[in-house]
Amino acid sequence: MILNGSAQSIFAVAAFIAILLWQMSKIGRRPKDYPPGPPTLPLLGNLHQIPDQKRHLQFEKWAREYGPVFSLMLGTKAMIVLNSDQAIKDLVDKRGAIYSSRPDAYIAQDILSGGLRVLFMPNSPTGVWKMVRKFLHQILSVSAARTYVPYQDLENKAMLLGVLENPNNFIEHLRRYTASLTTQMTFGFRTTSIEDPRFKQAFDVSYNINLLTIYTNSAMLDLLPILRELPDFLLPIRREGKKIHQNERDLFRNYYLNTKQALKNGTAKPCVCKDLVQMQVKEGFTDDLAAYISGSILQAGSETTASILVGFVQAMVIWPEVARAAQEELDRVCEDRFPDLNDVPNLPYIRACAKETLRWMPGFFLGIPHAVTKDDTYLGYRIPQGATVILNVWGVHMDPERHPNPRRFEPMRYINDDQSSIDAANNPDVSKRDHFVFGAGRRRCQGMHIADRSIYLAISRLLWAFDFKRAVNPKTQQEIVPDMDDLADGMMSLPHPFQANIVPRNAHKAQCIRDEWAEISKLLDGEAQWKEVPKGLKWNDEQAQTDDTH
Ligand code: HEM
Repeated sequence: MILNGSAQSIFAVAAFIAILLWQMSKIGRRPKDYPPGPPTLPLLGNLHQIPDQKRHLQFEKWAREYGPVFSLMLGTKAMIVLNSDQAIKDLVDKRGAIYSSRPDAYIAQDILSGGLRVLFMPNSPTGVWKMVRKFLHQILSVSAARTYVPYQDLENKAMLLGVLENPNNFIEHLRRYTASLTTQMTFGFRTTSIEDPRFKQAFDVSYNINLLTIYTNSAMLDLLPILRELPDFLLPIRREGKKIHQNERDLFRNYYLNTKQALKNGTAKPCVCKDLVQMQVKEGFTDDLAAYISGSILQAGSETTASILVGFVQAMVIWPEVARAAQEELDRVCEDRFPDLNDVPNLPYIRACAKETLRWMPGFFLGIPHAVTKDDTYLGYRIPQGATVILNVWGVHMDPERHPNPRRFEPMRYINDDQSSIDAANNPDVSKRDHFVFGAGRRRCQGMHIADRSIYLAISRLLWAFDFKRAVNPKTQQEIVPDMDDLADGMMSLPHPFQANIVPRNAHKAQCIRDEWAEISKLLDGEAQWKEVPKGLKWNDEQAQTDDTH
């Protein structure tokens, strides 16, 4: 039969619509060879089932239902979720060459970070992540981390004094402790007060970023890039994101450019920025990128460690018998003096408390998403190139077979474990790996050697010096037990502020904190900055060489 012209056109349009509908009906559907997962809806896939809040609980449920690996469909994109220590080891560690990129993240990376945040940089052959990674390795390696110990010791003592004098602000003092350590390492100056406006700004910015990155609206913009064409007034998340980025960029530039200038003038203390300025000259990148590299270290190093320590304090308030057992060990080993890093081998219960803190309140409950850069197969399932790969840290840590009675804070699980975080991460027997807080594979946290020490020093000395009592409700006279499930949501979760009654264990210990501070603060000048930086820092002996051509 021969069709006339108009019939042909109608036929062509109908065929086009049919093909389009057929193609669209496949969007959101899970291909048969992918890992299993919850049933999908056309177009959306599983997007509607991922909650904006407490999503780790839903992921934990799915992990129990589908086993070591499940998949979620987000439109045409796949998200592969790894729920066992073995699956994480097999893929992210052992096949690190193809599992170390990051997924597209329009809001998190393009808008909030101007494409510059190290944590979200993809690992592309021409990208800058490899260059930055090498640099991070130099400044955060095991041997470099050792040289920062005098900074950790001093900031820790300042924190103890802060908690002694102003216990209700313990969260702020923990934050200042870790923030000051990183501003000193990175920019060469201490953050001396919890009232410092840049310190407050840095935490506010991070808080907002943390929240915005996980909204379903952010995922919609990755799923349907055409939505990015909408004007800002119809996309409040982008409008808000741009403001936050501007704020953060100004903050990081301010930190970096001041230090760069001070290095040039010879007035800055030796610090990470010295190498960064030299690398900027050699590689010819912008001040904005340099500012974000240094800012990324500041962020990655401070909020993370502080949040973990807030979790620790909460655990001590909920489980006083753990605090008592730890204090018994500390009194036996250290008697009347401050614990320090030399005591690590003799304080197995304190080491175990540190590991249990990281397991029990792991901060990044679902890790930082990885992306796979080549097609792969695992346990007979296809893992498609470009899929987002989630480390279900919460699911592994709360697996009752790996950790019986997992919501209980129980350091005895780790009593015979004397591995550092890096030893545990490298242990070929993955059942001996303590936790997955620092991620895995080539993207794993390079700051873990520093974090281990900051956490150990804080836990041992806080427990040596203070009792963590419960606050009492003045009306009912009942003790207030913090709710361990009351968490601030975001890429990093931590307990919402809670009350604790932190008191020195006795007058001698209170005096000891004051005496230790009086002694160590002799190293500081009138502005509470280091008169001279400690020996051993790799930048100590060299002349600052800077160039401001960028
Ligand atoms: C308890 C404290 C800390 C926690 C929980 C933590 C956690 C993490 C996690 C989950 C990642 C991503 C891992 C992955 O993608 O698999 C990461 C990356 C990173 N961390 Fe940490 N971290 C902590 C402390 C630190 C410290 C003290 C520093 C530096 C001073 C630091 C610097 C970094 C950097 C630079 C990256 C980016 C690595 C990359 O994307 O290539 N972290 N951290």
